[in-house]
Amino acid sequence: MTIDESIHEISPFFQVKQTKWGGRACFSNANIPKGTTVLQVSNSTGTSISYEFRKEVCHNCFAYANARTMKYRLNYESVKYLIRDPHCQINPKKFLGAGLWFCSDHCKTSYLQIPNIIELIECYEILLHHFPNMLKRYNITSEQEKKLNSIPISESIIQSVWDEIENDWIPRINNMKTTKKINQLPPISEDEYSCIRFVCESLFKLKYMNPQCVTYHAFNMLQSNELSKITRFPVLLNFQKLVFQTLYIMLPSHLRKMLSIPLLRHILGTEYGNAFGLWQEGEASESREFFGYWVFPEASYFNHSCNPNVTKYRKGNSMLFNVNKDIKKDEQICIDYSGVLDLPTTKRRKFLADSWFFDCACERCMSEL
Ligand SMILES: C[S@@+](CC[C@H](N)C(=O)[O-])C[C@H]1O[C@@H](n2cnc3c(N)ncnc32)[C@H](O)[C@@H]1O
Repeated sequence: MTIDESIHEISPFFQVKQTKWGGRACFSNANIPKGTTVLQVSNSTGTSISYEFRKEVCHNCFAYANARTMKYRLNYESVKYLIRDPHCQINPKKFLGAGLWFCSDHCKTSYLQIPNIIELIECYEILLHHFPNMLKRYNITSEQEKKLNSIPISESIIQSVWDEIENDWIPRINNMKTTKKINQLPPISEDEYSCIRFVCESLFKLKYMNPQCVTYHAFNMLQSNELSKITRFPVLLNFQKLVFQTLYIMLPSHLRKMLSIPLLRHILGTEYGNAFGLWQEGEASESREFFGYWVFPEASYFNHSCNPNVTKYRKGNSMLFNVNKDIKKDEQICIDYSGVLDLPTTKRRKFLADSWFFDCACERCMSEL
């Protein structure tokens, strides 16, 4: 794994260096006292709120009001002044609100102030228009899913699926008229719907991100877990194909230009090993709701430890990383990925291997083993 100079600028408190046992990791630049925030990030490259929470979570600050639908929804009046492109596919008479809900007028206004946000709203809106029809046609039986999940996976199988899309499917679609293309939108479920929104947001954020900035470099260098994840859940290969096909057909040209197979594979492959859970704030970990996930590239170079020296938590749309015991210079800075630190060694390690695809080599595991 490479380490680019630019990712040294992630935090003044640590540097990213190569380890012998766990790829790259963060090492302290000096002694750091307990209580220090070594990193605070709020520029996620993509957020996915699961379908069941789509109306119950604020899309700006991620507040949640005990399953009540958020009060503020986008209406055409609030977005029309942002529309400058004459080809914009937002229909004033049929505007559905782009699936965006907010806890307050303030959050709605802040969201609309994101530069060029209308481009993302347009994508969400197009998807929302087509989704009911795509969902209606989605009828994968558990038998079919079992079959998809039993395909033996290797790198060359994954590659052959994408080669077929590139060499066969894309040229076929490119030759079709728009109306015929729309008929090729595949059947999808709520899970693909949320993932498509996640990819739209990632493409949008990357489009307007300065290629010299730390987030951009950190994103490009993220470790992909595509092979391990698809090997464990082969059905994901078909899932990714549906996500790509939907995006390729429905994206307006300004974001379609960004979409490529390698970029989609990087966005999804890196999400599998680097995304943070998006949890309800202010509740004990046993009772809080899990809304979805989000990716913060700068915060993705912390390795896991079963005795972590940094605690992560969410504050609105930020993630904070706070030192929970004094750290010495050159010590590795680690967080807990698992939430199962109380489990006995073998069970804890099995959980990490099954859900995060690595054999934990942290100090605690090594000494307990
Ligand atoms: C979020 S990334 C952390 C940064 C990563 N080491 C890198 O080089 O990009 C998670 C990956 O780091 C590695 N990793 C993290 N903690 C580990 C640990 N305790 N033992 C072994 N590998 C670990 C695994 O490959 C895991 O999939």
